[in-house]
Amino acid sequence: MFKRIKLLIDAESYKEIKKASFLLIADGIFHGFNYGMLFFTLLNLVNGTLTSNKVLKYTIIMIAASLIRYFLLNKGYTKVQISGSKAIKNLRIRMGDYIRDINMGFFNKNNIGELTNIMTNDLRDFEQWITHMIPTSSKLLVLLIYLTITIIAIQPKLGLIQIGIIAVCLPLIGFCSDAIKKTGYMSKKVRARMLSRVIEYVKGMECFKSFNLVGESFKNLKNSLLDLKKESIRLELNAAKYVMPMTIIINISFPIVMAIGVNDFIRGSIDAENLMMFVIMSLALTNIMRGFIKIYAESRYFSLSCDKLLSIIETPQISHDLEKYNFKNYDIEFKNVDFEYIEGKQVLKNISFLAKENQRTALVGESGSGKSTVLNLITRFWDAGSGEITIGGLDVKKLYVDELLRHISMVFQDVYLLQDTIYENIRMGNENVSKEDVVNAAKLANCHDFIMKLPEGYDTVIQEGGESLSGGEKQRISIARAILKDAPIVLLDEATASLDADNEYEIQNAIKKITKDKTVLVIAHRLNTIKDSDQILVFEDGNIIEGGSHDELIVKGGKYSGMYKSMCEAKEWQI
Ligand SMILES: Nc1ncnc2c1ncn2[C@@H]1O[C@H](COP(=O)(O)OP(=O)(O)OP(=O)(O)O)[C@@H](O)[C@H]1O
Repeated sequence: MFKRIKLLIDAESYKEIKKASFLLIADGIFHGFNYGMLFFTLLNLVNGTLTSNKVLKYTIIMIAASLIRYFLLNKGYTKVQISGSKAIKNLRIRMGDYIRDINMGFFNKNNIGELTNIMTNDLRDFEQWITHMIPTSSKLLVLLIYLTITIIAIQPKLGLIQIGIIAVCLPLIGFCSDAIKKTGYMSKKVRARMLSRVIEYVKGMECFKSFNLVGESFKNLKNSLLDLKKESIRLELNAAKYVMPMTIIINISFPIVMAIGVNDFIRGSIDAENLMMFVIMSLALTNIMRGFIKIYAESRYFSLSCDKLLSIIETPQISHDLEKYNFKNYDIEFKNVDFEYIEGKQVLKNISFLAKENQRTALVGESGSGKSTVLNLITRFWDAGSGEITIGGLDVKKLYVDELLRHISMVFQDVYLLQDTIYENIRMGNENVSKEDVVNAAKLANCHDFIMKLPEGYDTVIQEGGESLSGGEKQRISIARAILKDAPIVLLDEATASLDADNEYEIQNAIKKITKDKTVLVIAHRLNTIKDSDQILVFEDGNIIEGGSHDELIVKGGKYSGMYKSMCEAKEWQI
């Protein structure tokens, strides 16, 4: 158990939690003093040797134990809460960092609901586990050991009989643990599915409304809520199925040993003092045992979160050899690259090409032919299966992803904007730029005018995901980001897809400025925007079937030439 916790929390917090647990265990030991003093008081009472001095002595010991307990509990509890919260804060940051460095394939396999569940509910349950369950169960365990030893020491025969009866619970504890694990995992799965449905319901509301599917979608959400209710009840009932008989066994252990003890007393094999002392300790053991079983069952459920969190931490991260690298140049080369997102479904097939520094390489081809995948591999959002992708001669797989991305500006189809001001969205954490730089970038990207029309200009807060802006506005902001970043490699995917004709002209001019003297890879369906590219690569079903300049490809009379002719004809037809 501690090994698993150690993997998740930082060394300092782990040490602090361990220290706090020892303090709480010590609290458990001092708690036992009360039973001890009660034991001696009754012993003396039965023997007729109880004096006021003795009562005073026992009282002082109990008050002292209570004061020590107050100190231990206060210190231990505060420590465990503070270090637990600190550990969880650090774990949250670590998980965030960790996820950033996981291959995108991970997000394909784990849906958003599952991830949200792990990052919220499982982290909270894990916190609960380390700050409440572990200290409480450790303390109860100490009391259990203490009382077990005491009852055996007072009356070995009766003590062993009671322990023997309680031991019947041992296999049930194992079954209970397995049942909670099984139903607990199921309930977590259903909860993740429900979260996915909620996200889908909220995010897809516009689409559902336009297709009159709100009721249908709500039905799915409602069903997943009902499933969750069913699973939660199943979890409770499954745990109760084992906890209840264990509680009954523990409860009946007391009257059984009591009956045997009274019988022994009648037969004269045990005296009144011993019987009374045993009865008190045995009753205390019964109470503590019941509490322990309940806490144990709960902690088994909470411990599942530990496994969920470990499943993320144990996902292999994107490997790298070099933290930093000075590129000799920014030529990008693909050498016999194969790639598949899903096993057995090859998306890129033995691709080779060279995109030279200071040149613009355009990728064209039908939808699904693999153009965006090429950009995904350059940025290491995914890693190529076989073959090699180099920048300035260095295999991208050798370089730390953050360092690699420092050299790349991207304007992709899906622009995600943070819930922050327009200014921060353009600046994107770039500390070295002034407000003037941000405004200049916005002017170049043709978004200054619309920003100034917003109620608070650059200080206007955008809604999460940029929902409050149009597609074209979002795209222009992402172009401003790229202008500001001024990286030597520029990747453009459908950069002008959401713009009207006037805007597109302006943006194309801005893009020309930012892509000057850079290695540029551009995907555009409108061939007129990439006509003057140094190289055009034509993709078909994961292969590059043609490559060359616009003029060369037109002369060749192949696929590109056909696509270009169709585009011109469509234009004439429009006119
Ligand atoms: N994350 C993913 N998981 C699984 N398959 C994917 C994923 N992304 C893309 N694909 C598949 O890979 C193939 C190539 O996709 P890609 O996005 O590279 O094509 P594209 O040429 O850029 O298309 P478009 O012009 O429509 O953007 C498609 O069959 C697509 O369905």
